[in-house]
Amino acid sequence: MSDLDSDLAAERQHLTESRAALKRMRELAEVLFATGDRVAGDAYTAEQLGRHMSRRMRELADDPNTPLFFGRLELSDDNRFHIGRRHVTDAAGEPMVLDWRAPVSRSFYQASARDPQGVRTRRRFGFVKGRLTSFEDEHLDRGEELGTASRILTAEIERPRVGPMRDIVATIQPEQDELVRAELGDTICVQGAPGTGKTAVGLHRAAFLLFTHRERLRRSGVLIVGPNTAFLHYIASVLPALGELDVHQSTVDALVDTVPVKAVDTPEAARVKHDAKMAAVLSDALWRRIGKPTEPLTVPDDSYRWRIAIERLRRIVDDVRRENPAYGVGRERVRARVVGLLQRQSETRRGDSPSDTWLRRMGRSKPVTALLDQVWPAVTGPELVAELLTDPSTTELTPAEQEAIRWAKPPKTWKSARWTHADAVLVDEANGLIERPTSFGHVVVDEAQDLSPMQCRAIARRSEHAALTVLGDLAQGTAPWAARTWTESLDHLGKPQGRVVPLTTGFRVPAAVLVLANRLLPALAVDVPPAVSLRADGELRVTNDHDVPGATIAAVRRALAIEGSVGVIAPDAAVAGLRTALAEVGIETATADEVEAAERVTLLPATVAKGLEYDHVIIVEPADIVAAEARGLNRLYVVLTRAVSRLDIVHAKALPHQLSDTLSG
Ligand SMILES: Nc1ncnc2c1ncn2[C@@H]1O[C@H](COP(=O)(O)OP(=O)(O)OP(=O)(O)O)[C@@H](O)[C@H]1O
Repeated sequence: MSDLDSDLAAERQHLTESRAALKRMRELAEVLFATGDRVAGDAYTAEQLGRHMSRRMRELADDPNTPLFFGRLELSDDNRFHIGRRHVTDAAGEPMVLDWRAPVSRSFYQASARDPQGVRTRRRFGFVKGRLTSFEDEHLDRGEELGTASRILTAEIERPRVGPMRDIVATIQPEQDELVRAELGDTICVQGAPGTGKTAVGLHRAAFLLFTHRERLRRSGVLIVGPNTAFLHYIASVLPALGELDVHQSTVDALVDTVPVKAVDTPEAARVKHDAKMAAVLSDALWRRIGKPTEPLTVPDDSYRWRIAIERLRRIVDDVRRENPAYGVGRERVRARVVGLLQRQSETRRGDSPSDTWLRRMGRSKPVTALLDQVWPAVTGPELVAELLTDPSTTELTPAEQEAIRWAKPPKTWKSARWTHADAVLVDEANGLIERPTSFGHVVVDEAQDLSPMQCRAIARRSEHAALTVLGDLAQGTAPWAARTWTESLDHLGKPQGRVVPLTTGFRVPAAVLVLANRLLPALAVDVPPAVSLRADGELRVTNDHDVPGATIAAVRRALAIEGSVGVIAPDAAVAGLRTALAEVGIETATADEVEAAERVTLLPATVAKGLEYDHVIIVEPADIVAAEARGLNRLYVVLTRAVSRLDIVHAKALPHQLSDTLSG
């Protein structure tokens, strides 16, 4: 047996033993789970314990297709650690596999020949379907380092994609690791060109923070915000695969699900409603409701009549206003202070303290409620926004802006209003002024360049006491309000001090395709560094054919002859027709939402392609994708950068000149 073979055999043995150890850990958890309610003192403790143990068992689940460890650090002859997705310990509690997030594991990602960090040899393992098949050593102490030339990294990057997104723990790169392991209090904004691993970094940072600050984050929660449900489905299994099951994932629309959305705004109305100045408009409309007391308060109470003078009432309202509470809290604070004064009078006259029932009765008494309704009237978010849209006259909006958002036919009550997505954001803002929402412990925001100032504020409200991981690419901004600079977005997100970090090494898109996409950058009017692809492989084919459906079918057939996922990305208006045309020739297609579909071909509209990737992408009629919206060229840039290995462009109309110049050049 050669040294290599015996090394491989020893590593396989360690894998087998580690799997057995994990099984033992799971069995122990099962026993504890089964006995949990017998040992717990009361029902509540039993339930808590039960929940904890069932989570623990899920965390300890072993997926035979996922390697338990992927690397090894050798510090000295008797100091070696295997690095994997979670801690595994033997019966004596000795570590067999260290979690990749443990402090010791850091040097697996960060050590280099120049700065070995005490590491003699770094070993990476190659796996095929969970079976350990190879390894690759870097003798850092001898100045050896593979970096991105690692065969195992290349194989991982070039592997055909199927199904949902996978974790990248085995191959996180040093500049990505810096971001993943940033402190809990650090807000970072990753400006990453397409395929540089922004989404991967954000998800792994969430996993890292959950590991490092388990209790704190479990209480407050971690939120991931993504652009649409197709994207959320695509990323949904990354965190569970890393043992993190308690993360809340949402689109922005779902986050501000305040009123039923039944209508669509005109582009101008949407623009006005998403503008940051709507925050001031709503705040003014709300606080304008505060009135001045106009008469003393008189509260009859059996044979007594309590009285509070106007001046005293005014002072209460002014004091509370100055304290700047949420509006709803303010109303209750005024009530409490008024009742406090009544209580003092009662104590003086009756000589003893009134009961809680008495205090409650005073607080709800007709005169006190009438006073509150006059000086601090109750209102709900939908009511406030409905009033504004019925009569938007305010100096903060131009007459044209007022007209754009004014309801043509005001509804009888806000309940019957035909709300739009932008209205829901306004209602969320109003709700937030009335009652502040609770803050998550950490929030990851993906595709953040597309958030409007008002959407950013909705996220800011939910991360008041947390740091953010903001991920995006200004060049991929397609919303009418998409950010042109990160400074502005970070301001609206409430984190002006956030650090902007660029990522430029492309792990997805082959060089030939990236060079083509980068040709669009100068036309996109944003200042971002272009990506440089790690991938020299890849194919690009352009087909000019007047029969676009026919040429698309031919391209799909060619794509199906090779392994991997196929994504046909078409102008939104062409999707239905193409689906029928493909079905007629026997090619069934999945929608972007169906990440685990049986069909190998996914047909999707250009507007939902953001964040997704397919081995082979077929883009249908780029000219129509560009013409469909104001930022059509940005959309085309997004669409062009979805391909992992091969890109087909099928067109009848002339290609945008930035592309045709390159292709003919
Ligand atoms: N260090 C890495 N090792 C292996 N694969 C990686 C690494 N970093 C990123 N990738 C892979 O590259 C692809 C792109 O990553 P990801 O989707 O996170 O990029 P992105 O910057 O969010 O892209 P986009 O902005 O285009 O949506 C994914 O398949 C991801 O798994």
